[in-house]
Amino acid sequence: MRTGAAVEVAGLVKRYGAKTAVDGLDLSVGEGTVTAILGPNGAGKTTTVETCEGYRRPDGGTVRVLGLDPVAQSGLLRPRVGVMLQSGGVYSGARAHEMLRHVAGLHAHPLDVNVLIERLGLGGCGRTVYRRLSGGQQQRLSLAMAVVGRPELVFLDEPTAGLDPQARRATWELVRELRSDGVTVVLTTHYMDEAEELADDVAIVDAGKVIAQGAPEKLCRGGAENTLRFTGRPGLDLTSLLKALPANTAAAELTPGGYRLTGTVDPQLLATVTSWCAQNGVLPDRISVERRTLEDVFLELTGKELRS
Ligand SMILES: Nc1ncnc2c1ncn2[C@@H]1O[C@H](COP(=O)(O)OP(=O)(O)OP(=O)(O)O)[C@@H](O)[C@H]1O
Repeated sequence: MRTGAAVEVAGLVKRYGAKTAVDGLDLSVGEGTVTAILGPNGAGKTTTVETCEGYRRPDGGTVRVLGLDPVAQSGLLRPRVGVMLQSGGVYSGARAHEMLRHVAGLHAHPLDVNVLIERLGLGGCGRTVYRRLSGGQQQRLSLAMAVVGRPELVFLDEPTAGLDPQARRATWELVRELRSDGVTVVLTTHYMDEAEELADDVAIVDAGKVIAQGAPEKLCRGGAENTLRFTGRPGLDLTSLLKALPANTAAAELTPGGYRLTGTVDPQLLATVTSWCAQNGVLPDRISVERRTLEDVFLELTGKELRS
């Protein structure tokens, strides 16, 4: 992995009339990494990405993409950056393969178009005009157009939204290949498993700001607690168990004989619980440690209520 920043966003502000969509957002994307931008509906993800792509002019702050200003230096940037928009961004009367070949022809060293068509399962829709393609085919064609020019950096806005599982896997595979070829990938997604699978770095955006950024494992490890569950005979004396455990541990009997401990679940805590069980003649049928998932972290940080 290389080290510099492919994208540097500092204090970005973007308003639509009275609505502040992006509100002082800071984001740094390392070269050659895959960064996933997560956030509730309306958090400002698309606006941020579109500003990085040069489609929107910031109202405040600075944006640098491959060291360039995406609005003032768009001519220099366009050939080096691939873009997959949420809305497709493709002329609706164009035939699928013609369009892809046309885009390939604009670049000095494009990927092999036929291979890409095969990879993304677009073989059967070559003569179909864009507006008559299925939603999933449109998505895959937009992805193909974003990558065919061998860009240094690709922005993918919800690349797998609405795709079937096969197309989703094919898209993930392509993203992994881009990464191993040293391409920087910035994607937005609502799928936590996608971020966990693909991303070196995750940025969680809420109300126009990045509220957490880091490797998925790091985000899941840090902060709040993990859970240990065990089953034993009903009615165990949890007050006695808690006396043996660190002060930040909580215990509950959720169902008769089904216990849940939350707190700093580490090897020491597990050892203390099993030793307490031994001292009290309890043989747990089952004992398990549950780590927080990215979805848990996301919901903890952004809350559970629906966004308008
Ligand atoms: N062209 C526009 N004109 C007016 N308001 C807009 C426009 N585009 C976006 N907004 C508003 O700006 C806010 C941020 O929108 P944005 O599309 O950037 O969010 P998002 O995080 O990508 O959301 P989603 O997950 O739903 O795609 C929202 O409140 C949205 O309604």
